[in-house]
Amino acid sequence: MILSVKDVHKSYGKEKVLKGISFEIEKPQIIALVGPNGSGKSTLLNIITNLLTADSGNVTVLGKSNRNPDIFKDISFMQDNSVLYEYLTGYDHLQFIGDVQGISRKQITDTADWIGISSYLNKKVGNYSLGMKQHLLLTMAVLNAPKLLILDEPLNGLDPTSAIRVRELLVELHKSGTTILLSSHNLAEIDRVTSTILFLKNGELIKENILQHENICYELVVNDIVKAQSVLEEETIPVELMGSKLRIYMEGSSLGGVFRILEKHEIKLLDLEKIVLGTEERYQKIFGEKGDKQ
Ligand SMILES: Nc1ncnc2c1ncn2[C@@H]1O[C@H](COP(=O)(O)OP(=O)(O)OP(=O)(O)O)[C@@H](O)[C@H]1O
Repeated sequence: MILSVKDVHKSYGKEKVLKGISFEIEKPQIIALVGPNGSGKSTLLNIITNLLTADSGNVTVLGKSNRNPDIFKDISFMQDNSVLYEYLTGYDHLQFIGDVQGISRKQITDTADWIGISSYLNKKVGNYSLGMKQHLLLTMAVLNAPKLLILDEPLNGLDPTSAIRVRELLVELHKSGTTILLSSHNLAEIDRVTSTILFLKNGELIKENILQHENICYELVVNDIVKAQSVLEEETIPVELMGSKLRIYMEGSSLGGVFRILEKHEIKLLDLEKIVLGTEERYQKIFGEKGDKQ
């Protein structure tokens, strides 16, 4: 087991931010934590990395409690750029981590080369752009070749070129066996990196298996759309009018069952298209158009 989060609760005063969060990561993968502003994503990531204490619940990383300092050999948390010192160079930051964790000079330069920051490594961080800072933070986070890498909004504020590069690096890290847990608002980017998404809503996680069902739907063109909508709804099949098409969310019902209902009511099927919902559409379906805090 790479990560186990069990029944984590956290309140700030009367505000209950996390109401019993549980999930497990069993094998190396990329998992995204998605939710509206203020839904508790940072709170949850800070609790997992023991920067914040939960009111109750348990977190274990590779079988050890997250309170055991030994876990930091195996996990890394990519912090935001407030942890950087403007008057130090990128190399100074990496060397500091190298000294603390016993990482060789060669490993530092190899990692910097791989991330692509070598050309500005000896410049002071005060002269870095936001994208350069994000790349340095990522290099700092992967220096110890972590088994679990946690990132809070790693694509935040990046221009498209930098965002693409960071995304590619995450995919490469995953291919080399690193498990990645990241939070993000950039849903289009998330879609390109992973389809495993934990949606945080009202302090609770929307379970993945429900989402996987909702991920696929069908759009039908029929000769009598009003009648088709009404007969399918009578059979409690979730449908939605999409212009001249009828969208059917499968949620446990089979396509064969839908065809039989239409046939029974003498409704002709003229066209059928399978739709895989992107993260953005799934997000809107769960949180509503605005995705405001609920
Ligand atoms: N130290 C704190 N004291 C009081 N309330 C806090 C504190 N930190 C967070 N909160 C509140 O907890 C809620 C969750 O905040 P959190 O930063 O975890 O959400 P988030 O999903 O990461 O938001 P965003 O996407 O905007 O970064 C918010 O309502 C926030 O105001």
